[in-house]
Amino acid sequence: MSVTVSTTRSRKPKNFPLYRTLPGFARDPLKELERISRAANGEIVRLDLGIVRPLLVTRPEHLQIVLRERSDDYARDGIFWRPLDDLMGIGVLGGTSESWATSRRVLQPVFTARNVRALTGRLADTINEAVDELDAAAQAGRPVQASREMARIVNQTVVRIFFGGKIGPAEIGKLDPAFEAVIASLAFRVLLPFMPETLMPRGRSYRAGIRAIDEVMYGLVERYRDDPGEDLDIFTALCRARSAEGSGLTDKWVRDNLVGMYAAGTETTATALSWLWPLLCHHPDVAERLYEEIDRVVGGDRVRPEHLEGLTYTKQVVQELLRLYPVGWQFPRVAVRSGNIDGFPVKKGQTLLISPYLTHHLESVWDRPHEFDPDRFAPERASGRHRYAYFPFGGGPHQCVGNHLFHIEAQLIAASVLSRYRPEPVGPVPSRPGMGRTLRLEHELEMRLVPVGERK
Ligand code: HEM
Repeated sequence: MSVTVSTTRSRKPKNFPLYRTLPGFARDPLKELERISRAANGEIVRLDLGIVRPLLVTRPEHLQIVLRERSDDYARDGIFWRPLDDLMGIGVLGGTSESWATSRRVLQPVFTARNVRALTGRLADTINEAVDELDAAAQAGRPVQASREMARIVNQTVVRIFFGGKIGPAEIGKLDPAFEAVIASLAFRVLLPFMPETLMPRGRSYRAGIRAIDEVMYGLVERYRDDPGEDLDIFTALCRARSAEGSGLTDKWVRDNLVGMYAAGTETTATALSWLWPLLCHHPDVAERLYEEIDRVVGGDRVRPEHLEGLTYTKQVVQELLRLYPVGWQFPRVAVRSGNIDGFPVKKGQTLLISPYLTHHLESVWDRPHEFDPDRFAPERASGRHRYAYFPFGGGPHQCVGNHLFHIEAQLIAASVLSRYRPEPVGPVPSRPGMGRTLRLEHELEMRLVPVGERK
């Protein structure tokens, strides 16, 4: 679809009033947003949600303006982001635009494709070890839970590449439940931004979680800050970072960035990978092609960095999975000044709802958008697509720094598990996402992992 974006003609956004949308939002908020997005068909529309009246922006040409071309006019701020302030502090996911810029300047080079490749050997070893722990259940024919196992494997992996050997089991044991408690309560904070702190659901476990995270993180900073060594882990890179003037950055800065990246990198990756299993159960044809590739490339080996190059269909499956279920499904912006997008007026202070989930499901942008078809990402079909037709990792100055890391992790985890086991569902297989801060499975998937070779 090619669209001319005008800055002169004036257009009025269609309004979706609360009395029309409320019943739908009460039944299934995500479905209601999908309905509105379909009705808007790429035009900018206004949602009247009572206390906020965001503009819904879904067309790739408009997204390019908001996220990249005029990103200074549309800030990552507002009631959807403020609940994260306590947790993220002055790191890359919080603070002011100046503190963000310092963090971004330091972090971007740490996560380049080249640097991430240097971590791939360590990633593969940690993933293989975490996948070994599935063997007892697989041999006994005992079902496992897809999301829970993905979270375990991803957490073990992220801890290793973030902290190398610097963190001990007791600290890890403290960190995991603390993040779980904080993330569970963030959903309430995002949905109830006006609720006083004392009445906030799960407020006590949230505060206890933050205290536990601080104890572990500041403890690590104290032990290693002055002598972090030469290891390739992310914590070492943060300890060695210098400001633009050449001085070291504060302990709080190191803590806030570690926390921000840990929070941004674990739940998203684990949730995305939990979608692999229901998709394979629902699409046996895709599953067979994937198994064929993994058997051919990895076979009976333990997965290694050298296998990545041959795992091209695996990569397409992961890309298409993130098209259907972009787990960071919405990330709003707030207009810093009044202006217009393609003739639609935008007032200073107005919230803009940006959602890869909605854009990825637009019929004007994607052919058969609800079908799972990894061949969309075959190189010959992907060329010519608008940059913002597919944006699970955002775009512009705030584009996700974990993009390469996610892809390598995802391919290695899929290949490590599937070179050894085939999933067989036990009970219902989820097909709709549940709406929260990320796009999770609507319910857990119980599956048996049948050792390769034992399959009928
Ligand atoms: C499936 C996996 C992931 C998804 C879908 C995802 C999605 C996103 C999205 C949509 C944004 C942009 C937010 C915005 O513009 O407002 C973002 C930013 C970010 N992501 Fe990710 N992410 C993933 C994995 C990771 C990983 C593994 C890391 C780090 C280890 C990471 C670190 C970050 C950081 C630090 C930012 C903020 C960048 C900035 O504001 O400059 N993400 N991510």
